[in-house]
Amino acid sequence: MALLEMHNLSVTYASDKGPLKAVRQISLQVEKGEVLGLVGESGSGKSTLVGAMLTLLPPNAQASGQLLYHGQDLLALPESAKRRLRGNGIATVSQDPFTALNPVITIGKQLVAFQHHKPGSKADKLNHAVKMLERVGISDPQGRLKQYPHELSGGIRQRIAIAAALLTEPELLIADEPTTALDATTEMQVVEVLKASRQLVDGAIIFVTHDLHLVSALCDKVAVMYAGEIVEAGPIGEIFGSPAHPYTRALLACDPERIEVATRELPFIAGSVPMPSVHRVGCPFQPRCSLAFAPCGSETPPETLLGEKGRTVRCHKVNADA
Ligand SMILES: Nc1ncnc2c1ncn2[C@@H]1O[C@H](COP(=O)(O)OP(=O)(O)OP(=O)(O)O)[C@@H](O)[C@H]1O
Ligand code: NI
Repeated sequence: MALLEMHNLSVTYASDKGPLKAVRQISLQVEKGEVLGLVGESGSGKSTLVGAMLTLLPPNAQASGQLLYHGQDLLALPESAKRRLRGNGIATVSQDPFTALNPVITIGKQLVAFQHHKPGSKADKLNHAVKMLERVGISDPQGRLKQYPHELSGGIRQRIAIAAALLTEPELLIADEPTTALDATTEMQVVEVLKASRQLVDGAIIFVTHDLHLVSALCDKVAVMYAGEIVEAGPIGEIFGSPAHPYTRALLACDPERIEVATRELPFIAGSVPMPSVHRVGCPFQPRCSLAFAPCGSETPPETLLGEKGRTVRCHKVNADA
């Protein structure tokens, strides 16, 4: 059994403009020990998918399908059980560490509180906190314990948020754009911390990012999202080495050096992600795809397996050429 399994997972938001289907029929597995990167342009549904995994979708969202964690369907759990899982099994690092840290409580007290479901005295937990701060590269950890979040720089705050998540000993760590709010130098340091965190998580990690360099530095597997769907997924080497879907190819089309050094952002692709209206015909990428042909505008491409390593792609052109 995989640690996390999604079967036909969809999420629809109620809005003034009618229902918006932000995540569409996603099927994906995350095994223990795996580090998965989730990439895609803004609005492709990454945070919505993560919200479902964290059982933190807003009230106007309705999820359907299956989202199995250790075989248990998170969508069917009562609120009390969902709360128990957050911070005890499933942990998160978000773009803004202020969401994880309470502004009026010292770092030390908070890092103890993050260990509330673990046995041990307060002194033990403070000890663990200090060790974890050291592991995420924070100098003078003892001194930090007495400080408040606003007294710290963005990079230090984010490292503390990572330390806090790791102190819960998660089996599933989900980081949604953990370095987006940081300047380039601080970002590099936090990336190193995230790399090292692999050794500290006895389970799986999911990184959500726009940054392809970050994915290749941190992940074993990648899932490329487009307009609420996973258009291509599989092992990093295969997908970055020989992208099959025209959207993945477009993402990787820039010189990798340029992606790394200059922008570290997704290259520009003409056109925009379609609105996630409920009714959709054909392939969502068809209006922007130079390879589109007859079936692309009228039939949804089926998910096809490529090779033996669980790689999947949704593209009529790939199927036609196979
Ligand atoms: N609470 C909400 N109510 C209604 N629509 C929403 C809500 N949150 C997100 N959406 C819509 O759902 C779609 C997917 O948004 P989501 O934030 O999941 O994308 P994303 O890939 O995380 O984007 P980004 O890279 O900008 O964070 C978008 O069209 C967005 O406008
Ligand atoms: Ni997002």
